[in-house]
Amino acid sequence: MQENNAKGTDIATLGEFGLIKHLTKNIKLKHASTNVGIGDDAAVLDYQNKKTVVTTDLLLEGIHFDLMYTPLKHLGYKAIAVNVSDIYAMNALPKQVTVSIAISKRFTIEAMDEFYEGINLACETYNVDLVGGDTTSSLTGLCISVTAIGEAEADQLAYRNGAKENDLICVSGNLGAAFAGLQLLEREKRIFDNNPAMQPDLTGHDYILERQLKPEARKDIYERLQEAKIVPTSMIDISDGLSSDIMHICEESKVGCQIYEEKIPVDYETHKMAEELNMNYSTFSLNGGEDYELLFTVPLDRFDAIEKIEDVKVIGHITEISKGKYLVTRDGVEIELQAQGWNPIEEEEN
Ligand SMILES: Nc1ncnc2c1ncn2[C@@H]1O[C@H](COP(=O)(O)OP(=O)(O)O)[C@@H](O)[C@H]1O
Ligand SMILES: Cc1ncc(C[n+]2csc(CCOP(=O)(O)OP(=O)(O)O)c2C)c(N)n1
Ligand SMILES: [Mg+2]
Repeated sequence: MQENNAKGTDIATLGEFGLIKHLTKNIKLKHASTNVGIGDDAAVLDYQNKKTVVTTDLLLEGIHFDLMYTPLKHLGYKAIAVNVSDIYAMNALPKQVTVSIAISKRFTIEAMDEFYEGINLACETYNVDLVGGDTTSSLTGLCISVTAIGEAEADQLAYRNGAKENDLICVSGNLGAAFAGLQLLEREKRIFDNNPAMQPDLTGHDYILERQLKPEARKDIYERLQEAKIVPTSMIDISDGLSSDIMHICEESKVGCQIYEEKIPVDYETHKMAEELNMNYSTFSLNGGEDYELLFTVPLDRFDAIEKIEDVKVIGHITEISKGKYLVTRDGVEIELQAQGWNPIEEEEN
């Protein structure tokens, strides 16, 4: 058995069950709907009269994240945030998560502690119980699978298929920042790979780095919508990019859309990064992905209520299906939208 070394303690010193106990020993359950959490063959949940909402997402090293520049604590946080984001996108409230991991020999107990610090912090932030998971080994790379479970009253759920002609298309926050952060990290990685003596220069880019490495799910927007008694006619969270994700809404709802490029919110740092890389910032905001902002539609007569919600912008409207799905550029030219969002399977094939 290997003992402590300069890098940390070999997981073999604890074994699988020891590691699970070590990582989960301090978990305290928060919700009445969690009857049984970690420790038995399955968790037991009780949602009584509410609808149960379930979502899962997989994060793979090399495909979804690069450990060269991703701190494990941030990665743990992000794995939870991107999953609870899907629950908010149903206009539901996340309550439980499960976390499954496959780890290779190069991970130490200390590394896993760091990863779980991020998991636990996100569970506090989003007020969810960690109720189970699975731990196994991997030959190469780290795999993370998170499932999030939430609740909503049946009439509160927002599906992708409810958008109607003349509805307003709304988006929270700003778009393209996570992609801008990724471009910066990849650039600095290439420089470092060519010359390991070079120190990465990340100054002045804090916001886009945070958007890539530690994204937040829009719990606050879910709450503002509840307070304003707005149930979106449709909603999705932007993971693959605005163009791709509005197209999901349009296709499911059998409608068209008109989006105005000048109305798409983009942060100053995203503009700056696009400029530095000689790229069009609209490419970032339309196709970048990993924004985890909420994209939703509301009836036209809710305009006043929407306008009062801070950090939500109207970027266009829903049209009838025969009108197609269009972006109106800053010059007033109409361009048919294309789903050019991030697609790992296509990326692999290219
Ligand atoms: N391998 C799979 N088996 C079954 N259902 C899947 C699989 N992959 C994705 N889905 C389902 O397809 C739908 C769209 O998935 P996805 O594009 O990943 O959505 P999101 O961007 O919200 O994660 C979801 O309902 C998801 O549960
Ligand atoms: C090393 C690395 N490659 C690529 C990306 C970009 N990236 C990772 S996930 C993602 C979008 C969403 O991923 P997906 O698996 O499609 O999630 P889902 O739509 O199912 O929520 C993007 C753009 C990244 N952050 N890091
Ligand atoms: Mg998915």
